[in-house]
Amino acid sequence: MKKVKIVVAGPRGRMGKEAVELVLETENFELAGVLDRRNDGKSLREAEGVDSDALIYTDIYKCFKEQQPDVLIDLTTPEVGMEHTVIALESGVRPVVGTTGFSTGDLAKLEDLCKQTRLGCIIAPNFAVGAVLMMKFSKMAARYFSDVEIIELHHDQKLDAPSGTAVKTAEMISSVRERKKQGHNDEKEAIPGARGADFEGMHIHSVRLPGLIAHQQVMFGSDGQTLSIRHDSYNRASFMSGVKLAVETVMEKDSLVYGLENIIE
Ligand SMILES: NC(=O)c1ccc[n+]([C@@H]2O[C@H](COP(=O)([O-])OP(=O)(O)OC[C@H]3O[C@@H](n4cnc5c(N)ncnc54)[C@H](O)[C@@H]3O)[C@@H](O)[C@H]2O)c1
Ligand SMILES: O=C(O)C1=N[C@H](C(=O)O)CCC1
Repeated sequence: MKKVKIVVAGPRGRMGKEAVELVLETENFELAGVLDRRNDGKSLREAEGVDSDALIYTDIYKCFKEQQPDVLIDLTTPEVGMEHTVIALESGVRPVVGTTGFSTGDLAKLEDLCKQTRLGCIIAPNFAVGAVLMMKFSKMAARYFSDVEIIELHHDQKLDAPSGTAVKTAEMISSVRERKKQGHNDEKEAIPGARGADFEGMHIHSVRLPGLIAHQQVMFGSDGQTLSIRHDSYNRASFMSGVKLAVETVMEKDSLVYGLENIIE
């Protein structure tokens, strides 16, 4: 069986390190190279002490030209991730993107690019299977509860707020719920931001604290009852089976897939 040749962008990051390990330990995956901001031309072994002779590139075009990968796994920052994803599609490389913070405009652009190139691209705000189920269950519950607040909690090194998972959850809920302004009609914030971000009348609260990894509680309320659906990732290994599934699946796709719920039965 032909191995899937993979480039990982952001290999020194919290997620990137795990993704490099995943690629190295998966039998039908091959680490073709990594994209980083430093150590151009060195091997991962030389620069980072990783048990791999894969080369580090700072130039994505050079990397793709020399290595001809099948898949790019991007785990960087929103701006860099978008740039990498566009270049990958234009270069015939299928992106698997864990990087969060893409705008709806970015997603529309990538959808068009996938159509033009007929290449698959998977953008997954959350690779943890439990988080995908939390989002699906929240969508189910929203048919019965029209009032909901999303509380997402992450480590304090996170750049984007609200989290990609919270935005995706809100989008999935709003696909089955009428727009509704929640809370009292006359409510006022004595301190700006007290009620959180407003997504079609739904409120999203972002907590950032050291000690946390990635957590979310979706809380529904109606007369005399509440329902809370919660997911917790306690380490970044929790995301890796989703990354593996996305890499395997993207090879069979010819369009944009936004959210792992679309590929998990
Ligand atoms: N989808 C998921 O399941 C999931 C899970 C965790 C994190 N994330 C997202 O993944 C992204 C990375 O998260 P993290 O915690 O690993 O962040 P991190 O800050 O630890 O890692 C990001 C890495 O990107 C590198 N980088 C920045 N610019 C670069 C460039 N031009 N070329 C190559 N590398 C570059 C940085 O050097 C850094 O090592 C974030 O957007 C985060 O929200 C997604
Ligand atoms: O650590 C992060 O950053 C995470 N980001 C994702 C998001 O924005 O939803 C999910 C998991 C961890």
